[in-house]
Amino acid sequence: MATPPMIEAFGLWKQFGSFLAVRDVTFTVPKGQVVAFLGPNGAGKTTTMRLLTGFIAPTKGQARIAGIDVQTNRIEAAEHLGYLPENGPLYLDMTPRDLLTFFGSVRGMSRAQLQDRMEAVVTQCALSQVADKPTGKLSKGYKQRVAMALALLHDPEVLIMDEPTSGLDPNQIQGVRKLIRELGQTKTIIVSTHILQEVAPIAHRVLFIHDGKLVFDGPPEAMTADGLTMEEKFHRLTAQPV
Ligand SMILES: Nc1ncnc2c1ncn2[C@@H]1O[C@H](COP(=O)(O)OP(=O)(O)OP(=O)(O)O)[C@@H](O)[C@H]1O
Repeated sequence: MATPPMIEAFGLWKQFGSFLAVRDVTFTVPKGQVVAFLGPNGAGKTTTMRLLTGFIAPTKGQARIAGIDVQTNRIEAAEHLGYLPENGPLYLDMTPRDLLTFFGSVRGMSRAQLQDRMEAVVTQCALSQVADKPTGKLSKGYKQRVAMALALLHDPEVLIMDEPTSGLDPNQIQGVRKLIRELGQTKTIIVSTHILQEVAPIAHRVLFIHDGKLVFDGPPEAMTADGLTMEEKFHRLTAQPV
């Protein structure tokens, strides 16, 4: 039997006033694939991700996570989904452990379940040394790991991560990349990034968005297949308005 797609976008459009931020975006991601979302600033990556999570409604089109419509059945779809927003909101006075407890209770997890998952994500995201410190006192890299732990708490099969390495130093970037690679062994992932060098080591596939449209869909190697560097291909894909 064919692997069912875990993420599906069908003819997604999003208009803000008279501005079209996402234009007819269609793709599916099979189980276990790690996809990098590339594109210049303002291309529509975040908007597309927010449409996929059900946080905003499309002007037209449909998105599904694990086969579930994110608009008509948002809560059920959210059970399969972990979302890491860019600069995700964190309650900075709370410790990572408090935050995980709070989010776990909001999700209706039992004490035993929560304890179990708490230990798992604290280990997975290498938070044990800081789990009882106020989140506001942590470095940006650790804050990002806390946000990641929150997204992973309910052990979702699908992860959508918006620029998880932005603003981190090279060591922190390496740590987050390693974590994404590990997660990619068991989960279906979309991760947006501006860092071209990070695409090949983490992703099986690139979806490139420009002016709200999908302008490239293929493996990272195909970005450089015509003898261009990643940077040259990026430039070429964005040289013309769509
Ligand atoms: N709520 C909104 N109201 C009006 N315009 C918006 C809104 N959200 C996004 N936009 C616009 O839609 C376009 C796409 O934005 P989006 O954040 O999706 O791009 P992006 O590819 O994620 O960019 P970046 O890489 O800078 O994060 C931008 O021009 C942005 O200003």
